[in-house]
Amino acid sequence: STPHLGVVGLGVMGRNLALNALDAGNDVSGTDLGEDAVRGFEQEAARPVTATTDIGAFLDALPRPRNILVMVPAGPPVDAVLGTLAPKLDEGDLVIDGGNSHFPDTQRRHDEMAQQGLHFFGMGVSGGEEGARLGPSMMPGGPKAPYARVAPVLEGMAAKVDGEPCVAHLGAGASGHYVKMVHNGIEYGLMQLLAEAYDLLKRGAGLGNQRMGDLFSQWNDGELRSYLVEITADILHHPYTVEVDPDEAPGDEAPPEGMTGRYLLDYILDTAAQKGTGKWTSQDALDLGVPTPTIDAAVTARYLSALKDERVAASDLLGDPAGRAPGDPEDLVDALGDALLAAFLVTYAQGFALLKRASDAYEFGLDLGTVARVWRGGCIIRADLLETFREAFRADEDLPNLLVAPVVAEKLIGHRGALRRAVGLGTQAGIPTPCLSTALAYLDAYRSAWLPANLVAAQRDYFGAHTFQRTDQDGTFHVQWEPAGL
Ligand SMILES: O=C(O)[C@H](O)[C@@H](O)[C@H](O)[C@H](O)COP(=O)(O)O
Repeated sequence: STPHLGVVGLGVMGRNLALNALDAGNDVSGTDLGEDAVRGFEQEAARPVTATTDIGAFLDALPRPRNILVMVPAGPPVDAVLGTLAPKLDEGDLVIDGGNSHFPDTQRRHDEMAQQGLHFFGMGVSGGEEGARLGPSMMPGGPKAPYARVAPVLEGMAAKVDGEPCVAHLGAGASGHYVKMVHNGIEYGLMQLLAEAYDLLKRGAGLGNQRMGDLFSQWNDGELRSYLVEITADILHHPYTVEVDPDEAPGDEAPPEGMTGRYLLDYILDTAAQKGTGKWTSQDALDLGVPTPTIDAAVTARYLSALKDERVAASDLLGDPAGRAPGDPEDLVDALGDALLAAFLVTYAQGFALLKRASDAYEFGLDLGTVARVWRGGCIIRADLLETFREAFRADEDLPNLLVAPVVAEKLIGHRGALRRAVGLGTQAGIPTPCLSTALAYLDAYRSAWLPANLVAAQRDYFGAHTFQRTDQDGTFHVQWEPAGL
């Protein structure tokens, strides 16, 4: 019989995934509290579907055992839906939460549903509304047995790279949402790196939007080929429009008098919001003791951007630091493409290092090569580099860090000089580059056989008798530090 998927929550993502599943040849039923959402789905469906606000009718329409995808905002709405659904479900039914849920919640729900004999997955879905409609990247985690049941449905819906679907059962428990969380942490890092490159080109080298957009599309033809570099080029080239009407094709509307040659980006307020996944990534990295400084800096950069009024006031008092980079602006332009590649490599490496540690700590049983495969298409951080990472993990699944994979190390050695130049020129120009700088510092620290932590160890022992280890004797030591008699 034709696989049948039930979708709860027919907002943009839920509706698009339901239509995608329908296009992929599955039978689909949908339910939502909102009549409009239900009607909208029904009208857009290419084939007859069960679409109802009546949860009972929805459940009756699904063959047993049921496969149900829940697409509602993360947090209390998910618990509300599960609270309504669970008592009405039968042993062996499967519920998949496809929202951006926080992994501890997913673990709790997984355990609660298991007690009721119900299967539960947390599944990361990436690619935005267009990805959901045409082919997202999906990151399911949870009990393996019921996955086989929905695998054909998800594989039919997923983005394809070289004919391979960008979905796979990633691991146990809340592994799916954990992998999606880290995906978003990396997403934050890459977006901030692109923003810093834009700032260096704009204020550091004095380039205009057209030229900057051309540069990003040029980089997108090379090793940096990726969704975020591609959309950054589009955004820089987007002409000024009074209102962004989603139904109108970009650039349809002639710019008003005197605005010809202007760009929308220059009229967007410089504050970036966030819904939490990046912050969660940094929080758990700190808890697990995994350094992810570039991801952390990206989260912080959004908080700093939100302090718009304070920044304006501080700029009046302290003076705005940014100016032209010293020397020929083309030197900065030439360095930036390579600098971005090095910083991208370092940011992905931090994310994968966190996944490695979390997989051990939470017994997810992740295969990082499979994660790289699933991120090759459909998702926001999709890039040609993911194929390189997949090969790296295939060559050595116990790789401690992507930075030391021969195929990655070779690229880093070839591009790190440009990163150092870009950071140096940015610093001299007074342009803040928190992510480019932390990427460079992380790379330098990670490949430093010696670091000045011996002094930190001594300071801790000096004021707190916290002991230290020695290089010339085994054991831990504490000494009575004498004041230097100042
Ligand atoms: O992979 C994706 O499709 C996106 O990451 C998606 O999940 C969403 O756009 C983020 O939640 C944005 O996160 P912020 O609002 O925190 O930037």
